[in-house]
Amino acid sequence: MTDSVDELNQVIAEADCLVSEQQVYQAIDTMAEEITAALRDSNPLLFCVMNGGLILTGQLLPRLKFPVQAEYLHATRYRQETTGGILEWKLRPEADMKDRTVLIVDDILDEGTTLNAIADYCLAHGAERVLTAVLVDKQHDRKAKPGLKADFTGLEVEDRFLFGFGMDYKGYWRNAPGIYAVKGL
Ligand SMILES: O=P(O)(O)OC[C@H]1O[C@H](OP(=O)(O)OP(=O)(O)O)[C@H](O)[C@@H]1O
Ligand SMILES: Nc1nc2[nH]cnc2c(=O)[nH]1
Repeated sequence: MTDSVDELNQVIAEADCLVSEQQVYQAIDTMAEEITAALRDSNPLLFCVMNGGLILTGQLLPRLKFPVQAEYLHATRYRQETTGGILEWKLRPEADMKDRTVLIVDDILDEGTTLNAIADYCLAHGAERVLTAVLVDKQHDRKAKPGLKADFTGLEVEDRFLFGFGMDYKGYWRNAPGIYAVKGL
């Protein structure tokens, strides 16, 4: 059943704000500088991973100081849940990625299953190299491969269920202005 607006307002009122809006923007500024330094001469093809990657992509793109071809794909494995399942492709990338440098942008690397599967797909479809950028890397030892990291990471955040800046709570609060942890999760 859909939570009521009152319940959703209670979720943010009771949540812990782990990273403020200002700290998130500082992290995105730094990520943009790092990505610009690394990729400005690579003519990269950027894929926003919908839905969670939407806000980071929208904030990053105007900060990248080189021409970027921006596209999107849609893969999901959490749906409305707080634990992940099988990755479901809702929209596979359509752009030709043969011999291209691909940059995948998402909100969070949790276990890393999502980014691994997308990177494998891009390499299997001819990408020359695949780099990944995430706003948040959740700190725990359940990564799909030990030590798995994105190439560009904004923030390292503790092992709680997070929402805000693209990350949802039951489909809501992707718009929360900061990174929050749900009470009790
Ligand atoms: O590292 P993992 O454990 O694979 O989890 C990370 C993925 O989980 C979230 O997506 P979700 O499946 O919730 O879909 P959404 O983007 O529509 O929220 C998030 O946006 C990442 O894509
Ligand atoms: N919203 C949200 N999505 C996730 N996907 C993987 N981990 C998380 C998380 O902590 N919050």
